[in-house]
Amino acid sequence: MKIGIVGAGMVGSAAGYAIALKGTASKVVFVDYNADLARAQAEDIAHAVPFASSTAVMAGDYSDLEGAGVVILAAGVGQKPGESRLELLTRNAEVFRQIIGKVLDAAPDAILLVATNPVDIMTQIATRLSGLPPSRVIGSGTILDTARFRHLIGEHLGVSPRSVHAYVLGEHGDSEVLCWSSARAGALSVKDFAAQMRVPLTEGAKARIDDGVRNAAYTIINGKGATWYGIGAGLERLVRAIARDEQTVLSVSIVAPKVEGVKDVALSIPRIVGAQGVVADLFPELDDGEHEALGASARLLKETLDALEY
Ligand SMILES: NC(=O)C1=CN([C@@H]2O[C@H](COP(=O)(O)OP(=O)(O)OC[C@H]3O[C@@H](n4cnc5c(N)ncnc54)[C@H](O)[C@@H]3O)[C@@H](O)[C@H]2O)C=CC1
Ligand SMILES: CC(=O)C(=O)O
Repeated sequence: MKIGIVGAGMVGSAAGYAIALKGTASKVVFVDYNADLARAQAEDIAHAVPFASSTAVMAGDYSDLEGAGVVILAAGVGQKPGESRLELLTRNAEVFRQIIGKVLDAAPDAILLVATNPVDIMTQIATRLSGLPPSRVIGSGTILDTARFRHLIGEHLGVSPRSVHAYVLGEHGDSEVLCWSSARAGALSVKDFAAQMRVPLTEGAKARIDDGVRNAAYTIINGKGATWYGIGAGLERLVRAIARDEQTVLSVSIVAPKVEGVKDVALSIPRIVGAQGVVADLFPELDDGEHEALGASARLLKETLDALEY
């Protein structure tokens, strides 16, 4: 499958690098209004390919996206230290107004994968601007927050994060909801697993993990200016689920008809992803506090979108 990546900065290039190393796609095409940057990223990544796969990596114009099965949208500005994702909205909505039409002119059958922040609202904007069905406009949503949650639970329990099944729901942002009530390690609840491993999951431990997940981006941005490896791997995982028609459960963001009473809102819940995009939504069992927090997250996203004139 040919993959387009619009936005050849840190996130776009990390996604392209992960795709090329894993050989997930036959071809990757970078497009950026900084054409020199797109060319440089493509050339640098192409030099990694002989060690790993046979993915062809190039830079081009929008017309070179023709035939792409997936186009990743990673163009736009990122957060400065202390800035929230929602503060990027006006600037990045303008970027999407400039690029979505050009992407669809070249690749009308592509599934759009949105990474640009604030990713849930940008997914909703991309859905409106493209006129595509919501199942084909997928925001990376909380795929990264879920990875951070699994990493920190795994670290606490002394078990591989691949054996941790736990999800972050709602906004990819400050109002996200860590779903503790259904979190499992192997076949056990994380609470029972922790007790058997003699590493009790106290309220203090849970608060530390919550803080580590919710504030990861702020901490990393303070240290190195941006985040890219985690989301790059997450985008590769999504491309793989689509390219191989995996029917894999991933926490991603699409416009849903109703979540916790809020109509037409894009946020993350676990969803099945395959060649057609999102094929099913899976609403996990939540406790009262999680229901309330997911409703608050949905309302915040909807109100923020409604306040934007576009
Ligand atoms: N969804 C997620 O989990 C994550 C999302 N992000 C978001 O991804 C976005 C990109 O972040 P970075 O790659 O770090 O930024 P970056 O500044 O390194 O790259 C952005 C690229 O977009 C290009 N661009 C801007 N406007 C354009 C236009 N109109 N047409 C074509 N290209 C255009 C720029 O030339 C630049 O190369 C940000 O919004 C950031 O917040 C970042 C990390 C995680
Ligand atoms: C920047 C961002 O959205 C993240 O690393 O979560």
